[in-house]
Amino acid sequence: MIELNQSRRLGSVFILSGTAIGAGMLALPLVSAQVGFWAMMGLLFINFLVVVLAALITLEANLLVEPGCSLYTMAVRVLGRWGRLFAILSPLLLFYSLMAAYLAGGGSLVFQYFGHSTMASPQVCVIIFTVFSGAFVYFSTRSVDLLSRLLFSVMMLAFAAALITLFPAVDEQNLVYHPIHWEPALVAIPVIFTSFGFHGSIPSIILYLKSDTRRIGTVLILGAVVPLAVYILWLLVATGVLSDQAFIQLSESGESAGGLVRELSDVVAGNQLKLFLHVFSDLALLTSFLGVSLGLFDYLASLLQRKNNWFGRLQTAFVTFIPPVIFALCYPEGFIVALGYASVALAILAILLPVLIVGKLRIVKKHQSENYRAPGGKFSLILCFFFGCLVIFTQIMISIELLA
Ligand SMILES: N[C@@H](Cc1ccccc1)C(=O)O
Repeated sequence: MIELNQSRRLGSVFILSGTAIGAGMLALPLVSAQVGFWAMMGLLFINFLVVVLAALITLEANLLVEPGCSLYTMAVRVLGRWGRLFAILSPLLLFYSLMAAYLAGGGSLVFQYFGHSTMASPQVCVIIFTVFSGAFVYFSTRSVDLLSRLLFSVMMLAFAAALITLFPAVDEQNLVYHPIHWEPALVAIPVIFTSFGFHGSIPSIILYLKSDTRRIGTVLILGAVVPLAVYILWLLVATGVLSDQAFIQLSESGESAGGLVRELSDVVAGNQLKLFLHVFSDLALLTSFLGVSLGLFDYLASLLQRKNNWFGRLQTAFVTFIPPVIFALCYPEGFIVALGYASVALAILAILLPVLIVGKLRIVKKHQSENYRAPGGKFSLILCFFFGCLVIFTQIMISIELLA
């Protein structure tokens, strides 16, 4: 029993950090270049703290309402009609905008590989990426599960190899930067916040570890510590190796993920690094894409009550993939833009709803959890709520072009 629990806990940490480490990570160096390395470290840490607190608050809410129940159930039971509305809309917005980001980023990577030799346009590359990776989702959940375990392990190996190769080329000069401007720092918050996102899977993890409730908190914390460590190392080499000039060119070219990989591989001679970076960044995108499109696929299948036969799955696949493909085709440079929108939905789903649920249960209904109580009392609820509002406010300011 103890061993089974241990293996499940480890597996759960893998699932959470695997979901978190994804496309957002490729966007981090691009925002870090504008904010400066040390300010970025501070922002990473604040985001990490809020993400962990929000996860623990979600845990408290979930255990109070019914262990393992969905966000939808929690919201409907505790918050009523308004809760229902937000619990339906926020996952849809989150999933669609993440998919759009992955397709734009994935298309840009495919373009790097085949664009020049086959003369395929970036648009065609987006479609190639969708058809190949979407096929797994269409076939079965099991195929996605097995494939993502394999891909995540290979990704971590490639990441370690790329780090070791790039480390000697880090120039400290690139890390000591500039006065901190508050505007880019504010703009960076939604992207960093999204890069830590894994909250959709919390109910499934609670269900999986049900016999071991006391340890779920630790698992959630570790699920965020792993991405934090990976992001710090990644930013250290990516911002340390590339000069400001390189980053300026990169943001002007609008190539996002693929461009970053090319610039980094140009710094250190030798094809090995190129290979490691490609494997790593392609897999980061692919693993997140698989996880998120699976989530959206299942969510839409139940929302629209499509059957689980080939025709039903085909219909679900269409509603899953067509809208984000259209976005990615219309805005090939929309990688970071789409991640920003995902942050609004994530702030609602991962912070605001759980905080409101726990707040109502604790204060209004004077409900006491025997099993678990998130740390920090009222203070952590208020801090998280404030941060969630800040993410949404910032994103709205960016959308109406009051912040750039
Ligand atoms: N953290 C993921 C995005 C994500 C957010 C929320 C839930 C699931 C995934 C990424 O960086 O790509």
